[in-house]
Amino acid sequence: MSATQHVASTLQNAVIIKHYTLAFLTRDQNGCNEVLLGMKKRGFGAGKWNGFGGKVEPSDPTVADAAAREMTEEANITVHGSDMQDKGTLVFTFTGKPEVMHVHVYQVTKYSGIPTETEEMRPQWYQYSAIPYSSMWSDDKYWLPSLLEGHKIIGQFDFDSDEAKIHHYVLDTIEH
Ligand SMILES: Nc1nc2c([nH]c(=O)n2[C@H]2C[C@H](O)[C@@H](COP(=O)(O)OP(=O)(O)OP(=O)(O)O)O2)c(=O)[nH]1
Repeated sequence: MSATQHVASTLQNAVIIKHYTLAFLTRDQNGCNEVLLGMKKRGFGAGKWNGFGGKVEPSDPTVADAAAREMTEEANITVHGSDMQDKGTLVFTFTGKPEVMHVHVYQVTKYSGIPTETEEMRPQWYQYSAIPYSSMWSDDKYWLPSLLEGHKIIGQFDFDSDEAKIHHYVLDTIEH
């Protein structure tokens, strides 16, 4: 079974699915590629660098609009859902938790405003060669490099109940 089939089967058999967004803003800075990460200041994933995102709300017209809303709320910049490029799907499970997290992953390059700190996130630009993987979710090092190389990713990471150790994962990288 491919990773993509494994993910589809997990989502089909899940009793509770919660939908989230995760978006990476990237720019070319004098010929050097950079990605905006945010230090999560509170809640789930606090103390880790991450892209921007959160729960999809019933009031969001589309999932891409939810991703844009979260980026605006967390980094004080304006981005539009129509500029969100679909970069794939990540599924997370945690031992002992019935719900499956379905994370819709995006990349965006168009924005206006200057990223500034909010109650939830402290944003900072990172060169691709200096991404702080040791201070990020432990799955990110498996798929973020492929995403930043321009590929789409479909993966599932099964964490222990401590939300730290991955006991199983599958990942497909779709060459672009
Ligand atoms: N890079 C990465 N991101 C992850 C992982 N797991 C995980 O939930 N995320 C992302 C998905 C979401 O963008 C974010 C979790 O959403 P959240 O709890 O902050 O949602 P929210 O802002 O709506 O929550 P709230 O605090 O406002 O209630 O973390 C992971 O393993 N790696």
